Amino acid sequence: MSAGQAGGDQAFIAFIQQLPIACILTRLSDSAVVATNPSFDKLFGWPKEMILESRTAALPLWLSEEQRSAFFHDLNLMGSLRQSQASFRCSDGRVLPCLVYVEQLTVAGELCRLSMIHDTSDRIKAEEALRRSEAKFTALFMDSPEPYLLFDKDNARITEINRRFTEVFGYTVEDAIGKTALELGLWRYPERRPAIIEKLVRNRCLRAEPVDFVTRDGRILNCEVSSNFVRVGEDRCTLSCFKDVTEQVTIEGRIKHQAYHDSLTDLPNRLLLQDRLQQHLALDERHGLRFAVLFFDLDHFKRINDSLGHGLGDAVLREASRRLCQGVRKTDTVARLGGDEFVVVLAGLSGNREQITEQVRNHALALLETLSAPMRVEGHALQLGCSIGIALSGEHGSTPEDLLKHADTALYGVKASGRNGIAFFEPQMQLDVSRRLRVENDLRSALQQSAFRLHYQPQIDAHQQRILGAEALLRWEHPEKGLVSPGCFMSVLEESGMILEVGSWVLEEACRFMARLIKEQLIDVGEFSLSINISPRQFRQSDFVARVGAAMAAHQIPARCLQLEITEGMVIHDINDTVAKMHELRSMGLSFAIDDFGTGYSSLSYLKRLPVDQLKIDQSFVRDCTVDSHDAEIIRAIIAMGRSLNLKLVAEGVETADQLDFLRQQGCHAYQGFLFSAAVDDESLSALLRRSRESVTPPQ
Ligand SMILES: Nc1nc2c(ncn2[C@@H]2O[C@H](COP(=O)(O)O[C@H]3[C@@H](O)[C@H](n4cnc5c(=O)[nH]c(N)nc54)O[C@@H]3COP(=O)(O)O)[C@@H](O)[C@H]2O)c(=O)[nH]1
Repeated sequence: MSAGQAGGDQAFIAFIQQLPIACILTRLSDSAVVATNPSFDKLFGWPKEMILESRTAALPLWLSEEQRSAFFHDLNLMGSLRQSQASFRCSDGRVLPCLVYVEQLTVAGELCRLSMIHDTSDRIKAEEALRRSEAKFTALFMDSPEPYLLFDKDNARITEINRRFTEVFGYTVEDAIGKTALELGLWRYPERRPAIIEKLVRNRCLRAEPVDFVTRDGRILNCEVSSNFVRVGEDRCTLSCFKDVTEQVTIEGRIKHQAYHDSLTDLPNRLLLQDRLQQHLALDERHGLRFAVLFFDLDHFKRINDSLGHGLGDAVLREASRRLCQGVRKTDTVARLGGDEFVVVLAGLSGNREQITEQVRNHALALLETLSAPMRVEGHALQLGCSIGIALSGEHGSTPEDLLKHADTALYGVKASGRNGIAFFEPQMQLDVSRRLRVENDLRSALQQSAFRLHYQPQIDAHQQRILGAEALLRWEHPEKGLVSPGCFMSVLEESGMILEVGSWVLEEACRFMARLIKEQLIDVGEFSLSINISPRQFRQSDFVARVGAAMAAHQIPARCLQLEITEGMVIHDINDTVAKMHELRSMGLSFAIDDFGTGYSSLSYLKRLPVDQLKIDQSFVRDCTVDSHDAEIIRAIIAMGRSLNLKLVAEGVETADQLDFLRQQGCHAYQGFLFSAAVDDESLSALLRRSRESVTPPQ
């Protein structure tokens, strides 16, 4: 509607009545209101009679006289108004922000003004809400305790960074705005970017996605990235939060490392080894490759621990681990399973069965040599022996468990055949292990059920025809097999550690029997001694001396009635400790015999260091001494050696009169063997002693 004749007065008034916009018509001549329309009445709520014919200056719409003057000043100046902002009061007191259009026109021949008023309070409210929301977003974004970036959704360029981002990553607004994260050098692994963006687009968000970034000064940050698509004003953006979880990741990494590595050597432990074996099994099948599992056990490592202390033992294990790592390729694995057990996985083997076996054998022998090379640890010169059991993938097992078990079984095979060597798994070995396990279990039951017995083999003085002592020999009273000799189970007792308990029982039982012989006056104290076999492990017990003392005291037997039999091998391994213990026991009154003499390291130089009283000539030389000149020579040499050191001599395993004659001719008059008597139970020995009080005559 423009200024001019509003044709047909009533028609015009009727026309404005229908308009949805609030209208008020005033006469210019006296400023009186001519008409309002329903939209006006509804918007402001004033009664029509208060408005119609009122002067515009008196209308209740105005907020103040100043407002009204300013409004009319503008209107009079311009004659009309377009989108002029003004606020008007409603009948209920509310003040509405409005946009006002004022046109001048002639109605019924009179110059009038038509004011059309548009309530803008909703729009202003919406704008206000938007402003508040933007302010809130800005505050949240800027002041967030986590680093935030805002990217342009279309070109991935950074449009905003928050304060925390600058603090954590070191980049300023000037550095970052307008660049992509890639251009800024944020990505540690830029190759991961396409996959992560693809995930964001696919899921329309990222939730705590682990990504590594690089800060401005080159530090690596482990972050969790969460991203969303957002609208900021008209712009479509990607809002990303980079939560720095480096500390958490470091701690988690440390915990994970500890869970999968051995704390002493930092080598992979059993868990990680199994994982690697599983990976090899899966990958090698695909690539037609094979691998070998080498199970290592350091021979007699326990002796190092027991004699030189655990600190030195640990240092030896670290040195062994270093040598093993040096002897393999990067793709191989060296793991420690605990104690002195290591496993090496030789990976990526190719070729036919023979070639692979040869390759592995050579590598295993090289590692054996490396480990056996002399080492100096904390001032001690040491040399390790080691045994290696080997299992090949595809041939000796198809699971990590089977391969480890079979390599372990092969290791057992090496140990059983004398240690310090290598062996590939063979199915027969499994049977040997099962048999050994059965024996071990049976021995445990025997121990619980007191099924061990002591038998005694007399030792004879052929010169004076009398029993000068006896050797206590262990027997196992088996429920089905009857009396079983120690040759069938001694190694199991020794390796399982049960020998400590059994050895203590032997000591106790021998002392008890000795006390009985003294009480029954079957022997003369000082004329008879009872020999007890002491195993290497038993002798190495730190409280061994005290145990012997306690057993003698408990049965009140004089120490000179007891002789301890030890072997050469036992002495040689830690001669200082052995000699010290022997001196202690000897000072208590006990005597020592070297058992199986001649089968070990027999040398004058080490023999003269030992506080021994007797050498026992091993039965393997006695057996053929009358027919084999070598055995005869060895016996002569042992007797000469014993004489020169002023030691007593006893020959073992004398079965024939010819053997006894030969020994007598060489000057050895003391013997034990089937010629006189096998080992017998306590009652039988008592009977023999009773009879020998008269005379001792070997059967002819
Ligand atoms: N630590 C401990 N070791 C022990 C104990 N008891 C025995 N042993 C050791 O076991 C080995 C085998 O002993 P055993 O089967 O009893 O054999 C002994 C004799 O029975 C046997 N012997 C004796 N005379 C003869 C003979 O004329 N011929 C022949 N073929 N064998 C004979 O010799 C064994 C005695 O040997 P040794 O001990 O070397 O004197 C044995 O090595 C024992 O040491 C124990 O309690 N603890």
